[in-house]
Amino acid sequence: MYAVHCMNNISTVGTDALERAGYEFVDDPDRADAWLVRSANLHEIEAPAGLLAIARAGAGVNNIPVERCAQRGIVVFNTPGANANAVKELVICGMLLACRDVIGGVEWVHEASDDPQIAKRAEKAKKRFAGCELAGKRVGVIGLGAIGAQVADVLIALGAEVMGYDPYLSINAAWGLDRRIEHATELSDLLAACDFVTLHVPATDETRGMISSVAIAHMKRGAVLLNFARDALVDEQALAEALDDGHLARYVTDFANPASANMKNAIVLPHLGASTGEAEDNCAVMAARQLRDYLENGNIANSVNYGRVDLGPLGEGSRVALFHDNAQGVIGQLTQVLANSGLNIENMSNVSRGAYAYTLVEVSGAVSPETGAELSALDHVTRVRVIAREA
Ligand SMILES: NC(=O)c1ccc[n+]([C@@H]2O[C@H](COP(=O)([O-])OP(=O)(O)OC[C@H]3O[C@@H](n4cnc5c(N)ncnc54)[C@H](O)[C@@H]3O)[C@@H](O)[C@H]2O)c1
Ligand SMILES: O=C(O)CC[C@@H](O)C(=O)O
Repeated sequence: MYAVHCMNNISTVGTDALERAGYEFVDDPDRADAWLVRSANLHEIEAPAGLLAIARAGAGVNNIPVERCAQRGIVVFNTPGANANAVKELVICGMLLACRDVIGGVEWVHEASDDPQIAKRAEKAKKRFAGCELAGKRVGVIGLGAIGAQVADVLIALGAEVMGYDPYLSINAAWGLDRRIEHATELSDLLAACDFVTLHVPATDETRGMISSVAIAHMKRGAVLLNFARDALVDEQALAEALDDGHLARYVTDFANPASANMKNAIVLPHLGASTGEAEDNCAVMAARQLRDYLENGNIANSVNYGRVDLGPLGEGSRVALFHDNAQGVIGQLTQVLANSGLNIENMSNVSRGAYAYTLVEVSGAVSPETGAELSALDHVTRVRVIAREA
């Protein structure tokens, strides 16, 4: 059976499911067939030669060297949408904390707690903490994926006007959006029009620093920026200046770092977006299920470096999983080797993503180590797995 190493604490509903299926949890990452991870930074860690998969119990994969993994035939999974509700609730909480100075008010009460005149004093002090309502405000949602779409729905229910920007939205996702979301085709239009702007995009080469000094200059004076996506999306130096000079009223972020923790008018949380029992369970269960389906059947669902393949559960035969360059002639060579070995192809699926391709073949009989070695030696082939039912 397979060995798994946890790089972070993973909810036991996920790890128990793997244990019940006979998986062994190992302390040594080098002995593992698969890693389960949350936010641990894997960029500086060399994956062992035998590592087959990394499952991220969460959405963002900027802590994982996804491309390097693809070069070695290591499948990287995430769990899309599994923690979206938890993040949505905290984003709305963050917006409400930015509307009135709730935190200042709570601190004031705490400091005055021994004063018998506190009730009278509170009535005088409260004007310092007064603010505005979300209803009637225009809120810009950047990224309308699992989290952004849910945030937009709640904001509409609260009476806000929502403007959305997401040039990469799939047609299916667009069909699911509330028709009342105003469509911004340019980021600068959204920034200029909104009282609140909330970020829900992944940290990629394209999005890093998207809230630059130029972007901030487009924003309304007194606007609020919320960042529950990743700190790398924001030029924090430019943001600190905008908060200092009052161009922006508040920054609410889930990413505590030396810059954000010392910003004036910032509400900074310790990466709590996905920290609910429900979200942790959802992510762990989904990660464990995807890992099992890949390790035991060769199927791939929700990978960020390989396309979707689903041949269903492994039957009586065996499967050959081939990781290869997205190059001409590989499938021809593969079928030739299988035919020469007397193996009949029962089912097959091939999918490519960019430069990388994955082919899963179900064959009638057992695949010998010699056939496996012959496949591994083919041009453009990175990795070969033979999957068979355990005796
Ligand atoms: N604070 C937390 O604990 C927490 C939890 C979950 C996710 N996140 C972060 O939030 C991000 C979004 O999560 P999600 O579950 O909604 O992911 P998702 O993949 O469902 O949605 C991301 C959306 O961003 C869009 N997008 C990509 N590039 C864009 C660009 N340049 N401009 C505008 N839109 C763009 C995509 O088209 C997609 O619709 C994650 O990548 C992660 O970094 C944080
Ligand atoms: O695992 C966590 O606590 C955070 C996860 C979150 O940042 C994500 O991208 O899903």
